[in-house]
Amino acid sequence: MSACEFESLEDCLETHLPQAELTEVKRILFGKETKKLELPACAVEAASEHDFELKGYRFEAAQEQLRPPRRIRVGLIQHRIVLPTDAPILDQINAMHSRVGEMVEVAAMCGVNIVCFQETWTMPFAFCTREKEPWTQFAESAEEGNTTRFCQELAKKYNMVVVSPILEREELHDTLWNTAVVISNSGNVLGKSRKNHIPRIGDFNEVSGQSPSNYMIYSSCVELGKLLCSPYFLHTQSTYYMEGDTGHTVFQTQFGKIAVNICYGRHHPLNWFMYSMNGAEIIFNPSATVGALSEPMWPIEARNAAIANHCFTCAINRVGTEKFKNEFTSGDGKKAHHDFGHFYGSSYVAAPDGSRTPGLSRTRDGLLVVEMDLNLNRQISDKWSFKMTGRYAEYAEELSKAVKQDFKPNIVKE
Ligand SMILES: NC(=O)NCCC(=O)O
Repeated sequence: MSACEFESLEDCLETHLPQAELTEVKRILFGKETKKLELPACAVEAASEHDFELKGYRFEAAQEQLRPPRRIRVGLIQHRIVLPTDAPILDQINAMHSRVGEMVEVAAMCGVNIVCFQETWTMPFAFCTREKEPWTQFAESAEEGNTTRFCQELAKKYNMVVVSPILEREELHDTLWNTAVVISNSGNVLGKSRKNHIPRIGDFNEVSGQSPSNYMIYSSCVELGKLLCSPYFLHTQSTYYMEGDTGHTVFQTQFGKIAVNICYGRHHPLNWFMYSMNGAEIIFNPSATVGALSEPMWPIEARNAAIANHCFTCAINRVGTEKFKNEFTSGDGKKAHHDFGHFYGSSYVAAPDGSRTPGLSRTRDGLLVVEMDLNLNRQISDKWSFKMTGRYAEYAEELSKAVKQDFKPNIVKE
């Protein structure tokens, strides 16, 4: 069986394990069981009619005496590209709008308050090709672009916060960014969060023109002052889009404080940590990643971030295999190829108590609806106290030394 035919780990366990073992395996693998969420029949019917998977779960928190529950619902949407990668660009974007639009309608039927889409959801993940054309034409203004306008309509219509990760074109300087636009349920653009870690791994070579010493350049740039950190300076380093400059912004929405840690940022524990230090209660991780590269890491990283930071995390990955007309190589001595491999979906939500929902399918479009009581964050923080016991001042002091050129590791030798 090929990787793209394997439906999901959970399905495999359900099919093959006897009930008693299954319960234990699930407890150990997934933590405290997340209860199934009853979803309206009209939503179930619509999902089946539109041929996507619909799953619902809920995380519970203890009833408190002084605070009412803060129950909200998030929706995670994963999907494949709709048209071939060489179809006219506007047709591709419109087809994606219409696909995701029908999925958001079902999310609304399920009472979703905050919906998040996958990384650069309006386009194929074309950065692997290293070609600029026609892919940069998918970039749009975060504030004024058609995709943002489309999401604003959805947000107003369904009273839903929409997190829309796109390829952003900042028109003033024609600078490109990989950006999540956060649209309030009022329909206003609340702000944006730009991808702040950019991969240089295998076909995920999103900075192929960039020198490997970018980190050193960036660090010295910080040392030299903000002037040199302007996009004009860094622009010379980057091929597709710039390393984000929006810091670890948290967005206060009507339904809770949210942050967006885009794809490759999930490998960086300090990245999650900083969003959480700014008060994020839910951190979304819109991603695009393939099986051969990252699948064993996928169930661990966002889940660990939820545990370590006393918050909820939502990991979203696209599905399918995207084929490109021109062959490309990965700079690893292997043959040139037309595709990236299989994007394995498997979107899921993790809670601060270490439990997690089962993932969506590895092969199908899907909507995961998850109800959570945000009171759980503080309850788990009071129990485990990672924030209280962390030695942040000490780490900060040591880290500020460790990033310096003249750093000497603290190693005792005989
Ligand atoms: N989109 C993206 O940053 N992918 C990098 C590969 C990974 O982080 O799994």
